[in-house]
Amino acid sequence: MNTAAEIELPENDTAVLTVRDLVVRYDMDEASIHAVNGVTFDLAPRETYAIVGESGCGKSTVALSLLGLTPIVGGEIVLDSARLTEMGRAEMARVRGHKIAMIFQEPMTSLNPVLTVGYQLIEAIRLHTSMGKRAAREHAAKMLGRVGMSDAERRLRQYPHELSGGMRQRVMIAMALSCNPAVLVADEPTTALDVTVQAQILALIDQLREEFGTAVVLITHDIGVVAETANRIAVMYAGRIVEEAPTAALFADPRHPYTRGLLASVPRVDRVPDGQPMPTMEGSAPSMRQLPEGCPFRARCSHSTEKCETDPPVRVGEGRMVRCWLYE
Ligand SMILES: Nc1ncnc2c1ncn2[C@@H]1O[C@H](COP(=O)(O)OP(=O)(O)OP(=O)(O)O)[C@@H](O)[C@H]1O
Repeated sequence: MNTAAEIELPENDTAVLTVRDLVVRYDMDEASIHAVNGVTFDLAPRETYAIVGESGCGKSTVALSLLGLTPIVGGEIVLDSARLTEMGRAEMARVRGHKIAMIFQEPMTSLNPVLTVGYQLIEAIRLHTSMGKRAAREHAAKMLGRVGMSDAERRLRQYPHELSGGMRQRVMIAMALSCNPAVLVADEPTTALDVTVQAQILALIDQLREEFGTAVVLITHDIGVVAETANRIAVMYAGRIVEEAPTAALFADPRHPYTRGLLASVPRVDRVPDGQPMPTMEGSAPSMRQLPEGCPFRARCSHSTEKCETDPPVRVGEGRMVRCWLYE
């Protein structure tokens, strides 16, 4: 298992992926949804960077933006020196699956139920490589072995519904890594799975990250899930990163009031006395259709003052970032 200390925090020129001031809006008939409002981060080679936050804060939109699948209206995404945000559709389609790949929460929605696992895996490999059918089949079987699936030849002939949820997610991971991408984006990869299988899939992603030298962007609503595998954590609220820190530092010394609230609501056997209800955060996130001026967390924040009606300053130092008036 890696720890935050093992990986150097990225300098701009060493980052495998750089995201700067990303802005994404979904224009609906009656309103515009401000899903991502200026997200900036760097991803170091072989790093696991987690993005956490509650439902609707824009995590999946960031993930999909990295694959060129959202209406980006501002900012820049650079992958391995290539400016993704300036690419046309055809060029982006070549990058997707080849240099950057994604796995989703529910593999059944990404796998075609009427095609065998082998057919889908072989097609994905052939789409991005010059391999012939036989070589692609051999590579597919090898990939299934690498994601811990025994009897690969039989697995290739099976249909997705014949596999368990955990096995389907392994197939998706095999497919995502089959072209050895520089970055793997995992959007809630374990949310639909049983707890024991969740741990296995997270361990597998971590092991393959090491073996393949892939950097991982791990999206989750559950900060407890990333405690052991992420090198750094970004906490998102209302379309922005409000705090970013190495994992151990974030857990030991959470600075943004929202991060503190999130951590207080993670179950811990050493903290909650028997019979006491878990602390929960009061209130709910603002509508992404109409974000308030200033800090979007201020209505729920016990530290809020008049200052919070204007945009909070960003404080950077010691390898971490916080966006809050408390650290002016
Ligand atoms: N295709 C879309 N069209 C319109 N609005 C969208 C679309 N996708 C997401 N949204 C809206 O954008 C905002 C951010 O959604 P997003 O799915 O990125 O958040 P999330 O943090 O990943 O939440 P969840 O975990 O529930 O998916 C939400 O208000 C959501 O309703």
